[in-house]
Amino acid sequence: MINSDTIVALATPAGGAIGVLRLSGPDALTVTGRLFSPIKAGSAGDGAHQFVHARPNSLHYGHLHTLDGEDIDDVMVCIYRAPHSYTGEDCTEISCHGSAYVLHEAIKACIDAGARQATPGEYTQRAYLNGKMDLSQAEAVADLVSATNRATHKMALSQLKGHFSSELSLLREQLLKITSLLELELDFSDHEELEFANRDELETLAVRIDHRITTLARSFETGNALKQGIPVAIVGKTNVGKSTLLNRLLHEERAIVSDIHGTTRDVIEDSMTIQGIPFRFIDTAGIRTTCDKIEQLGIARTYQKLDEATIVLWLTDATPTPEEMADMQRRTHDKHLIMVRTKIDLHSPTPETTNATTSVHSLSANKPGATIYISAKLGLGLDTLESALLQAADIPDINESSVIITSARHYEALSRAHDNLSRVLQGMRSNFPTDLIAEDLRLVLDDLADITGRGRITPQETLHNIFSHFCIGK
Ligand SMILES: Nc1nc2c(c(=O)[nH]1)N(C=O)[C@@H](CNc1ccc(C(=O)N[C@@H](CCC(=O)O)C(=O)O)cc1)CN2
Ligand SMILES: Nc1nc2c(ncn2[C@@H]2O[C@H](COP(=O)(O)OP(=O)(O)OP(=O)(O)O)[C@@H](O)[C@H]2O)c(=O)[nH]1
Ligand SMILES: [K+]
Ligand SMILES: [Mg+2]
Repeated sequence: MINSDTIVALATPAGGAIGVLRLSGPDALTVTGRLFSPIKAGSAGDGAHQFVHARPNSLHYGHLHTLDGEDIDDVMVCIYRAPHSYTGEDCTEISCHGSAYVLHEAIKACIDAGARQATPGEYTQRAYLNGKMDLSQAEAVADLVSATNRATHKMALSQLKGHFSSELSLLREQLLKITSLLELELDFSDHEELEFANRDELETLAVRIDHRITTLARSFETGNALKQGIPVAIVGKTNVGKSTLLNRLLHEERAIVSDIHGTTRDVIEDSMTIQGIPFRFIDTAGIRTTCDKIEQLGIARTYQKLDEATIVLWLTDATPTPEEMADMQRRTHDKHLIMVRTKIDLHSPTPETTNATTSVHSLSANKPGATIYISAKLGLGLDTLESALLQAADIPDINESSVIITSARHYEALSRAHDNLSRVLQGMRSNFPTDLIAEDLRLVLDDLADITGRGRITPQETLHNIFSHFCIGK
């Protein structure tokens, strides 16, 4: 038994109609038994041992009381028996009425009866330690709990289901095959005439593995962007309508709008999803020459945010000069620049501005890099703008079986695996001694094992880093 403690924590957020406490550990059934009396007397024996022979996954209605017999609440108790539970241990769940006071009393009673308060992530850590899931799946649990949109939800669910884990175990199998063939060669190295492993074949296999590892590592760019929200900077001269557009995109009056030049002086950021894809919109101070010290600082931040963004919305209310155009193209050469002409309601209609009103259909007519015409005030052209944002984000279709990595820890491990595998390939091509190649192959296996936490001992510090970011009760 890895854990001798029995832990308790609230599993639901405070303030709901029902609040659920979860206990896990060797004494979960007896601790719960000490505090519970069934409504139907005789259906189960009262007292500490009443659940010891309860059917797995059975549900029991009754009174929850303190050790002294003082009533706390009417509750439902659910019994899970090791190893058939989330943690793999004996578990109970006590569903109380959602009062913060009741729940607090219930936790106190559980502690008095022999449990201790769980630390953050301790249930999931136990699930990992008891072999219910690997580390990458445990990390997916945290991602799933904090998912706020379709993209992050699908990525977390895919990882929780083990799609990433099975990719890794496939790669591991193939690497082990190479290793064993090489080691076979080693064992018989006295027999110079024997060549067991076809080096060309091994090299082809190693190249294929490396390709897959690199692809996985690259998916971090997408995964990370989706997790953080794709950064979109809204820039342009003062009064072109940046804050008005921000408010439109967020569907709320987030930023102050006025006809005074230099209204926005500091960066305003907020997120919104478009068709399930999270974007982080960044409204900035309008660019102009100014003597105002604070406004100057704000404009410096505008350029900083522009540098950090993936997509730049450049708002203008008149045709930019060739110099302005060249300057903006220089600043955004490594980004998606979307040119947006604002306040079209103030001008008499032209063929372009008329397009904005039939916006949904007009994007295909828009050449890439074409200007998008909007009136943030009237809400014209926003569909076209949103389509352009989705197109610029260029997110592949994500479903529950997509493998897209979202964790810097996984990215680093894959990068190390790629580096070590490059050395393996170099060794194969330069006919290095077999034992040196086999050693580098071992390192690749270790790098992949770091991700799942299986097949190699995971440092306590890594586990702490992962689980301390969970909430208590997960
Ligand atoms: N009430 C409740 N709801 C919950 C959880 C929970 O722990 N309790 N979960 C917690 O995060 C999630 C569901 N995850 C779970 C994962 C495994 C098992 C479990 O009992 N597994 C056993 C039995 C499997 C079976 O019956 O086939 C096992 O793995 O052996 C339960 C919940 C979300 N909803
Ligand atoms: N007619 C019209 N007026 C607009 C439109 N968008 C914004 N405005 C007006 O233009 C003025 C400036 O708008 P803001 O959104 O504050 O402009 P800004 O670019 O954020 O300005 P700074 O923060 O000062 O750089 C306000 O009076 C808005 O009501 C539009 O589409 N049509
Ligand atoms: K303004
Ligand atoms: Mg503004």
